[in-house]
Amino acid sequence: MASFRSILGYYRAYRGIAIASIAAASVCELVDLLVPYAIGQILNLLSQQPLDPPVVAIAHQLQTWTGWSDTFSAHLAVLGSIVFLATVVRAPIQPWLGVWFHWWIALAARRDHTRKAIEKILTLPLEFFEENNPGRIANRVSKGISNHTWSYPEIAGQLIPKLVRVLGIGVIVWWLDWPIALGLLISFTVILVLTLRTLRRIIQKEEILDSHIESTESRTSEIITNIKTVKAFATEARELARQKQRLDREFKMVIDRIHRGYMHLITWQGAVVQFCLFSLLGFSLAATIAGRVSIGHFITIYTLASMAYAEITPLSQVSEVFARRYASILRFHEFMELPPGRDAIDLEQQEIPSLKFSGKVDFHHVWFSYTPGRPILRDINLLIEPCQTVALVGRSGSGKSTLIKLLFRYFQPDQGQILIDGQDIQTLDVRAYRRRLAIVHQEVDVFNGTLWDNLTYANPEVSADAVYEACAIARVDEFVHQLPLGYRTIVGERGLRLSGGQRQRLGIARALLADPDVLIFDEATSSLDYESEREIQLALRAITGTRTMIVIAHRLSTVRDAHQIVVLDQGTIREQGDHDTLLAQGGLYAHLYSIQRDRTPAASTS
Ligand SMILES: Nc1ncnc2c1ncn2[C@@H]1O[C@H](COP(=O)(O)OP(=O)(O)OP(=O)(O)O)[C@@H](O)[C@H]1O
Repeated sequence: MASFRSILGYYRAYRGIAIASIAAASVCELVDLLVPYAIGQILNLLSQQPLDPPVVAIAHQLQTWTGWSDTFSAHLAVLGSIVFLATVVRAPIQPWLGVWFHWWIALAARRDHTRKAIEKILTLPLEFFEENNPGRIANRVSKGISNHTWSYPEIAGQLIPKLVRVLGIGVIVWWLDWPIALGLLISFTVILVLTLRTLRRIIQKEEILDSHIESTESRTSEIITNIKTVKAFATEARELARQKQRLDREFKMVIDRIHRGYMHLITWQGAVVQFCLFSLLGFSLAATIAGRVSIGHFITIYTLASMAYAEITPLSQVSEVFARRYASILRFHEFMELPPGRDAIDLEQQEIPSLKFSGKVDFHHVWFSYTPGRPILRDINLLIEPCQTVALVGRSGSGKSTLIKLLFRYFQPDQGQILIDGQDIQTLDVRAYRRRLAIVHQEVDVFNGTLWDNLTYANPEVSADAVYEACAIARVDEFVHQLPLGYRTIVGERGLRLSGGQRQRLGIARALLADPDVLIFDEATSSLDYESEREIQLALRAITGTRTMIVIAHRLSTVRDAHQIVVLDQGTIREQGDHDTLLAQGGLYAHLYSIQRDRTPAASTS
């Protein structure tokens, strides 16, 4: 469970430097307080009132060292030097002792934790991404890190040093006249607490507003994503009206509850601060007239008190902003504390053992369920001989993709084993093992980059000839000439958008270039037109028998040539054999095949 400790832990690597820089910033704030004190003492000197013993002692020491006989000048020199040091000397040093390190730490921590967040993303189990929207995950990480980055300099450079400054003011005023200091500290604390309580109420309203804004923004992004459907059903006006209603509700809330709340806060806070300052003026004046404090101390007290009250607004603002960011920072830490998937690889591992298989795959009494008690695969026994082509067919939801997920070790069987060349896949180095597999999904992922980069994603070292050969098999070469820069054309998010069929051809070529021992096609040709699909089927015949191939297909006409066709039904293997055997059996396969043959023009003509 993420907590305030997790937030502190974010800066653990920089603990020493953080403590030193916060201490330095606090000392600078205290040094600044010497100015009103020295000015007060100068006033005393000019009005021939007694000076404080420390000032007298330092001036005396100065006179002893220098042999200076003029006491007035010695006192003036000491006080002038204090002012000079506390202003002219401090001003250029302070940013390098404070601001420089505060931002250095914030930015260095951002670099470290962004890397850790990427590590986390790469090691989380696949089901996390199936359950969570990518936009939300990215937003949670980036918002958490940016809020950390902005908050650190504010807390380390403002909140803590300013609190030390106020405490320092309290101590100095206490030394000069404790009853006034007591009044100052009590009034300061009361105003600060009341301000924070008011701010908490406003923040609660802001949180409600944030959730309204989030749903408005999420609807806007849905409109963008589904713009084709919006236009096709001509619902633009309805969408606009709904968004307008939401925006009006947000505006009303901002003005009536939040903005008005801030206005009330500023109003009473200003009035109370000025009243306290005025009362303090009265008390310190009375003490001066009574002879309890000197004129110099009177000036010092009044100036320091004004400085303390002036800190209420920045202190409360920094606290308020941090409180507002707190929830999103905690959400980031909760994300970072998620346990890695069981299949998570060791990202630090440099040496990856090299594996090579003949491609014999054996599912041995495999049981699997996503949720306990609801088995998706039941007692699967399937032996795939090296270089065989096996088709997995069956109704939607029968467990075909799940079987492949288990083969990739994204999940672990509840019971049973999956063996490759007789070795349990769980015992193998996961990265080395996965490198011997390749899959072409129905939806092929395209990274922002050139077509060439995308083709060689799994194997950047591959030779140009191998790329051309794979592209010829997958029919990529047929469309590459139409691209403006051929293989160097930028494709993907910020480049040229490939059609569904082109993406699938790219996916097939990419998988071939990984030179796997087991090649899996998960509905890989479903976006292609019948003619292209047929051509790719023919081209893939060239590699049939060179490696094990597992093909998931709904269009049964595409897997007629497979050595084995495995019919899955509700998580069990219902039938198994080649096309002719299964047709002759007259079971589920024959039933599905006959339905498709009657409905599919290509199949009926083939
Ligand atoms: N991450 C998951 N969590 C829970 N249940 C899941 C998950 N993924 C799949 N399922 C369920 O497991 C069952 C089998 O799904 P699977 O995707 O393996 O079927 P399939 O045969 O590949 O289907 P299709 O042909 O439609 O792709 C389905 O009932 C599905 O709802």
